[in-house]
Amino acid sequence: MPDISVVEPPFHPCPGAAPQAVFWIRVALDVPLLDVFDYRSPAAVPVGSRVIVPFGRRRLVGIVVATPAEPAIAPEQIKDVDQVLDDTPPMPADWLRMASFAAQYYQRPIGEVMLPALPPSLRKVSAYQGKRSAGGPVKRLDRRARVPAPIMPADCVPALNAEQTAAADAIAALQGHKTILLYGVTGSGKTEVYLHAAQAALARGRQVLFLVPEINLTPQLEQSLRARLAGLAGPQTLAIMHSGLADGERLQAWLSVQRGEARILLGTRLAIFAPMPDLGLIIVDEEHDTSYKQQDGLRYSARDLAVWRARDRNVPVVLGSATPSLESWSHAQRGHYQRYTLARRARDVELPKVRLVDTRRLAMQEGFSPQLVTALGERLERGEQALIFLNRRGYAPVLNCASCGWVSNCPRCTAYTVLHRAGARRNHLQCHHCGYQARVPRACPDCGDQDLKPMGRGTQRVEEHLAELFPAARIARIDADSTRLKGSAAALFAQVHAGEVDLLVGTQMVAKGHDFANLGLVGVLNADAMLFAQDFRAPERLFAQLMQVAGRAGRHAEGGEVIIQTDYPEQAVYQALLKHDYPGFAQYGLSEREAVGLPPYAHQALLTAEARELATALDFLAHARALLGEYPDSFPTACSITVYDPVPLRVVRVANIERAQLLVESSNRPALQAFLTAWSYALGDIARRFRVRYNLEVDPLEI
Ligand SMILES: Nc1ncnc2c1ncn2[C@@H]1O[C@H](COP(=O)(O)OP(=O)(O)OP(=O)(O)O)[C@@H](O)[C@H]1O
Ligand SMILES: [Zn+2]
Repeated sequence: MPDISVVEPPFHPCPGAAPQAVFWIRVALDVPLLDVFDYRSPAAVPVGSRVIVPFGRRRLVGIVVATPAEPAIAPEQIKDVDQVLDDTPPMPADWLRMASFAAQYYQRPIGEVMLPALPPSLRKVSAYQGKRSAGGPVKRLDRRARVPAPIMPADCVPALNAEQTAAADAIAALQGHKTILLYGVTGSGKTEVYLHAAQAALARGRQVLFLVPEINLTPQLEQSLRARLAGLAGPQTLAIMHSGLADGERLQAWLSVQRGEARILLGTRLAIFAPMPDLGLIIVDEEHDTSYKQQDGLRYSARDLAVWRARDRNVPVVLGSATPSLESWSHAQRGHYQRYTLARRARDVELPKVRLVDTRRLAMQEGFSPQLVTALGERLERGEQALIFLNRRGYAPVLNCASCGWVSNCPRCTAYTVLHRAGARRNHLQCHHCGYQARVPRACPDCGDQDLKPMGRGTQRVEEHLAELFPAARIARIDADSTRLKGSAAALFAQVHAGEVDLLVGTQMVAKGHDFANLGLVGVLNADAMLFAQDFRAPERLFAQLMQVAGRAGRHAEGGEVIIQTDYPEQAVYQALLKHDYPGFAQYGLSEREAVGLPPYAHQALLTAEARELATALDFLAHARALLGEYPDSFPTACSITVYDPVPLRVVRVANIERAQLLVESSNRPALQAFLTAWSYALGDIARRFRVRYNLEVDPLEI
């Protein structure tokens, strides 16, 4: 691998250099295989600059990562750089360091880390060359007048309570790096702590990076930030960044942070890659949320990179949650992170009462127990809102023929097609893995029987049943289907907050961070579905999800209640929920993990292979595994590594591609990293031989 030294100072040409002087630049490109390439330039180009270079028959945008004294290949084979893009300053040294860390840590070529991290228009040749480029995207954008966002007046700002003050003051007083774990029960007022810490950083002239799991779900937070912080320094202070933005919007946000105009960046995981010259504080809200992990391409954890970046920049980072990940919790237990606890709700209310309804011997009606129906009726009578939580969208997860047993399978996946009855295409079957859609057959394709029945239930069916039970109630459904259009999630949540909705049905989308004022009751259907999942993180995820959704009840007024319907009330997850006992659950979970050597007591990587035939994928993985024995010298660390047997994925076929995986584990992180680096060099060759696609994921969340 060619040397890429990203900390090298910018190249200074020696004075009086001959006119035909040549400068070598090493450029990272977003291409597979080799990722850095040498080019020739007639003038010095600082490290971090974006350039357009010829590559094969194409032209590509790349980033200069080094200016070597001598090129890595023969000079006569080296092409000239086509254009140096100087409409933005070179990417700063700390950004290059983070990208190169991510490349090493996640085992990806540096070009595949750096280029995708840029806003699309900064990495497209067509944005710069061609008739309509008009000087490039930055100049085009700068010519347009900006519409400043309106500043809303701040609602009344509560005085912090003692717990909040302790946390906020401690964070504000920090000089240098520290990772703070802000553990605060639901409704304990973590947001106020973030706002105070952010205010202090802004007052010191620093920028704040504020990460949230999903931006469309947090219009409330955006509003508070605008009102409270943007109010301090003008409308351009807050920039927003997420994947739903148009290219121009994304570029504008990026530029305003990079130029230091925006002082706060509120964004989803991709915002971790925004250059922030004055970065002084990073906040990661709901740090346990799996949305922080990117699931394709560079499979990074924005939370983990946030901790790395904060350490690298010597600034504090705050990880906040009512249900921290066991990883973060154990860091705090061991004193690596400093923990602050908000043990009580900020408003003068108790945590909601949790009730387990044992459904084993109950006559259920469309999935509802009599207890839940009664409780819903009472809340409605009192003019309160209620929420039904069900983590399954669609009408029913499968269609079934009662006489022959036919079920609706996806022709391309090892999965059922889900019956949908709402939305543009009424009454159709949909595969949630590959997107396949089909009309609902009039009769059973196997036996011709006309009596096809939906089995089980999703949010649409629950919504339908609620409308029958409570015809006068105003019902809203919030799930991935009802919020597909831009702005529709925000609009639906606004209706709920405005009191225009009585009953809310939703998936995990409704569980996150919302501060509902008038919601008295939360009912949970079908929680057991996650109880016996194979993934060792399933109980942790279930507990977090139930704690979060339970935490939506009774936030502003006393008397909140949570009803969980279950066949297994004695399970540890439910018992801990009864007591709102996160620390107890975490301790139990960690001791179990320690006993069997699972994360955070071990570190993992997952090699996934995709091929037309499962046998090919398994064969590739077996060969990848055998490399260790064949070339012991290449893998000096192999003795501390466990490589498991290749196994098919649970949903083995998706879109006609079959998938298998191989788990690698070690209690020694440096040994694992060294092993993965050596291994990933060898994998490319075997993959080509077997014609499989593969992906190596470090710290996988799902196994
Ligand atoms: N010191 C305070 N006094 C009174 N009310 C407060 C105080 N701090 C926060 N609140 C209010 O308490 C409610 C809950 O706060 P917030 O939404 O920040 O909780 P949270 O910790 O983020 O909860 P969750 O984890 O459930 O999202 C909000 O309505 C907020 O305005
Ligand atoms: Zn499918």
